Amino acid sequence: MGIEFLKGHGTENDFIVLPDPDAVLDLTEARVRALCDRRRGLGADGVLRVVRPDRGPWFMDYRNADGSIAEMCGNGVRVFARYLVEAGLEHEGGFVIGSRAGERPVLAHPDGSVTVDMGPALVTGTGTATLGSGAFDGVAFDGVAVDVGNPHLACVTDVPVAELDLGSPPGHDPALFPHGVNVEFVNVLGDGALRMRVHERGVGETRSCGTGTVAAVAAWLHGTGQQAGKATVDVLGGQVTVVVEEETATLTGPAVLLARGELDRDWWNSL
Ligand SMILES: N[C@@H](CCC[C@H](N)C(=O)O)C(=O)O
Repeated sequence: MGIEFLKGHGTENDFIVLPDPDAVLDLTEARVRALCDRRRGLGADGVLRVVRPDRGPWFMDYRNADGSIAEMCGNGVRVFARYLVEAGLEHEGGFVIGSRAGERPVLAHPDGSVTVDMGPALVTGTGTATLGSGAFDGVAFDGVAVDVGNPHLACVTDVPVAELDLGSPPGHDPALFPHGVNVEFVNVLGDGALRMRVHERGVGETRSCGTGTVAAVAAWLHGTGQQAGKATVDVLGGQVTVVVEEETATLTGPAVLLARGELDRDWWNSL
């Protein structure tokens, strides 16, 4: 018998879901990299392993496409929630999902969208992101460091984000981000409407990053002297809504499961 998997996405940030309640799979970096490879594997930005620790809530064991482990994934947790509901492991409505960044209460809506209580978006400082290619090669963009459980540098800029080349990782201050960073470039479209592109740690440019959208809204509010507010964020893969409050932030957006299948065990064992 093969290894069950599902494929899903949240605003086109795509994931392989691996149901593994008892954590018996040996999910090595090499296996994650192969699974996420868009030619020799299934292809995805990351892997969501579904684990059930003793008596605790379902735990999202998140891995980036390069095999690295990250604390949190805002699009992934919505897809994870949708999987739990569709598999009959949780009911539509409110429940809690564990992550390395802590427990995240979610609300799974009847239309398939999910709202996640992301915890506080903490502004921890400022920094710059320097592009390494394209028309803005060598240009440093001012950014706000935001901790959303994982590290972000959100750069609000007047340069249209569509003009940026995010094909290579933006340079950043390693002293500020010793474990790497996700970098967002953000345009303000109007009051309460942002557009964002992102270069994700451990992945590259993705079509959306949920934690990144929370960081983008927190950075925009910070720049306008506000501590709380709401915004829609347009990303390459769609739109999400973010509410930032002093104590916490919420993220609402779609969560789609589109395929289910079995991984060949001989292939898995060969990795
Ligand atoms: N795409 C995710 C973030 C995934 C983790 C990130 N690449 C990191 O290393 O911190 C999201 O939707 O938040």
